[in-house]
Amino acid sequence: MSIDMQEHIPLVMSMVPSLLISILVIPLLSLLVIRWRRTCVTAIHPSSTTQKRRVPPSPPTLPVIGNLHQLGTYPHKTLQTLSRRYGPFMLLHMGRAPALIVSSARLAREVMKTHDVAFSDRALSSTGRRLLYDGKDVSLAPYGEYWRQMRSLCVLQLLNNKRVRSFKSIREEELALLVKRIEDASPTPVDMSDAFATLTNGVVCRAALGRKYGKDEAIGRKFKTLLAEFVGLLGAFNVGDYIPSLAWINKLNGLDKKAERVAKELDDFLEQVVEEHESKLNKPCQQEETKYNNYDNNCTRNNNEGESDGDGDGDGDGDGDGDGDKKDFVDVLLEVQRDNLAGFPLSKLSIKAIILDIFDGGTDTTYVVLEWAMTELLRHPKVMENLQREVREVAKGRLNITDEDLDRLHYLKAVVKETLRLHPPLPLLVPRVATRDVTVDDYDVAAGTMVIINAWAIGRDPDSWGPNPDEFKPERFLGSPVDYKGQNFELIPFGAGWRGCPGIEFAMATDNFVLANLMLRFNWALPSGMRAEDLDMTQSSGITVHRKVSLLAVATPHSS
Ligand code: HEM
Repeated sequence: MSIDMQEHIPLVMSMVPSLLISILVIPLLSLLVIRWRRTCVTAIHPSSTTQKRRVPPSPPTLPVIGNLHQLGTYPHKTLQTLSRRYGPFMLLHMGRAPALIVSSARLAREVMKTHDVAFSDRALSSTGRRLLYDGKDVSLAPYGEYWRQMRSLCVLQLLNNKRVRSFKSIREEELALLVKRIEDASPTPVDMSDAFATLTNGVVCRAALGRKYGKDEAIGRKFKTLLAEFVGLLGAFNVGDYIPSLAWINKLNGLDKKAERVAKELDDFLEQVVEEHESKLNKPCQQEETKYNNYDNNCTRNNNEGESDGDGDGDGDGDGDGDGDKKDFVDVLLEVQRDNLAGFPLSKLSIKAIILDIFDGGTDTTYVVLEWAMTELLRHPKVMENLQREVREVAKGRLNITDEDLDRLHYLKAVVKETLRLHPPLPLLVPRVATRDVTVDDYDVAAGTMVIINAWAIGRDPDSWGPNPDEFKPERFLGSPVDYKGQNFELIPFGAGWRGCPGIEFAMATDNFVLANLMLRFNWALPSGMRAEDLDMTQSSGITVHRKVSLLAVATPHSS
């Protein structure tokens, strides 16, 4: 498929508002004669129309819109249903764009391991292009040298284990705020969805920018709103990406204009952040007067030189590994730029794009794991009891679980894996695009085809998980080598291969730590009168699937 076809493939197709689809489909249906496509014999590559190729099975399509009308509010669920009929390797048409839907662990392995390089491109929507500096970030950068350089920068400099450990004191401080909020509310119910979102935003903001922005400062409120708009826009259905002749609708419905405004305002904000970090880097002794005080006086600083860091090693860094490295991501990136450590010239634009990736990739996804884990624990009191027993045994009367304790919490790890299996935060991962023609399992896949891996369906496939795949049962992971790091294709919430998520350690360091400590400190129940079976499990629609209704829970402090 040609490059310009790729331009018309959106970032994700998981956000197709059913209303918009209905509006499109009804007039189209009345105007156009339904044309059924024959499956298995149609050429999908524009350059090979004369040649019959073996293409994966497809449901019938409608003219112009292809299969778009079939996606519904929860595409991961409708695609699962369709794949039961058409198989785990199924070709759909999103308007003009062919999209391969993969719904089994075996075929996910074929795509993400056997043919990893051939499926390493991304689908960059026109909105994503506008918001992420024309794909100059990591997650949407086209496969090639630039992406390789940016990804290794991200992996080696920002998201390595040592750097993740260096944010230990941030995690501890944000947890302390969460615990206080829960204690203050007790015994009235706490909105745990909001509490988890606040915590993960705080951790990411401080790790990336060196501070967080309070509710009472205008710039903080604006940044929060902009981020929400940014994430919403990345997942928004952009009709022009699928049906180029209808691209004018994006002007009419204001999508283009909104993307333009959000991109500009986010850029202004990041420009200011980078400038302030630059002045700190250039004039270290004046940092107090420059970086933080410009914004406000209540900012939470990562650096706490001169104060006890509480980790007992006396180095003032609070990270427990004694290296004194308290740099945030912007600091690190500016140093890499100044000292030319990346091996390629790192532009300011690339720095801003990486920072946006960290927010986009690292906030909603991380909080969603906590939200669904807590939901499942409240629905399964026996599992919660087992987890509390394990955590309290390891704590041996202490009031906190430390990072070092986490290695011994096997049941906790099983609970988190089971949560990721049933509730992968990105059920359809981040779509890939075939870089060249490739044959998979005897089917021909044309270059430019979008590839969507249904991690949600794979996590519930009885062929991998036995007769009751929908049951929340962490015990299935005890003594099992199956992990989520991209080697076991039945469990791929973080994807796998070259484009697999580089933020696993960062995310899991927060999720495991917070969940363990909440289980240690409190006993939990649903608000009075609510039974486990009454808990609303409706999912939100969107790229990242969280609860539609906030999770309310009642906490009682546990006395050890
Ligand atoms: C529970 C939390 C998270 C989940 C479930 C998650 C999931 C994913 C998935 C499914 C992908 C696409 C993988 C593929 O194509 O094979 C991805 C890519 C990515 N994630 Fe995450 N992620 C999480 C946390 C994070 C965090 C904390 C960060 C950064 C701080 C991050 C940064 C990225 C980046 C930069 C990419 C793009 C990689 C590339 O295209 O080369 N993620 N993530």
